[in-house]
Amino acid sequence: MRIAILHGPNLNRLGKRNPEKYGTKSLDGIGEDVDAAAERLGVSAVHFQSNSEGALVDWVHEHHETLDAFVVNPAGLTPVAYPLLDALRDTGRPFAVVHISQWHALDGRERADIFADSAAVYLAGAGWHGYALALEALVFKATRP
Ligand SMILES: O=C1C[C@@](O)(C(=O)O)C[C@@H](O)[C@@H]1O
Repeated sequence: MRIAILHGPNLNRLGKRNPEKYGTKSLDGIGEDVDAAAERLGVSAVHFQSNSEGALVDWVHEHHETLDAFVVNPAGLTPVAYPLLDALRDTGRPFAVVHISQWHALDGRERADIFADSAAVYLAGAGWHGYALALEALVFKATRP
């Protein structure tokens, strides 16, 4: 299996940005954690981050045929990114949503997540290791139905 790990806006600043909430690991460090999990599971991971929704959509269009599943943290785009949601749905591949922090503990409108209904896996509040956990859950669901 080949799985994409997609990160939305501001996640390039992980490690420096609000470390009490998001941890001290950089995006590259998280990528290493995910790659180690992928190797252990016998799959491969490819990584992409952008601060622009259009770039994320373009990336999905360009790469989806070579991929089996997605792990996505839409970050601040979570309540509004219908084009990205459409692009992911159009691939016909399962996707996992990850939020590093406790998204589910946010209040009302702030918590709105348009990706939740379509997500095969939903993981919030596990910290940066949530990406590796989500990847493992996707592999588990694909290989042990
Ligand atoms: O950028 C982010 C990161 C986040 O998606 C998370 O991973 O916990 C939570 C969002 O509220 C925030 O806008």
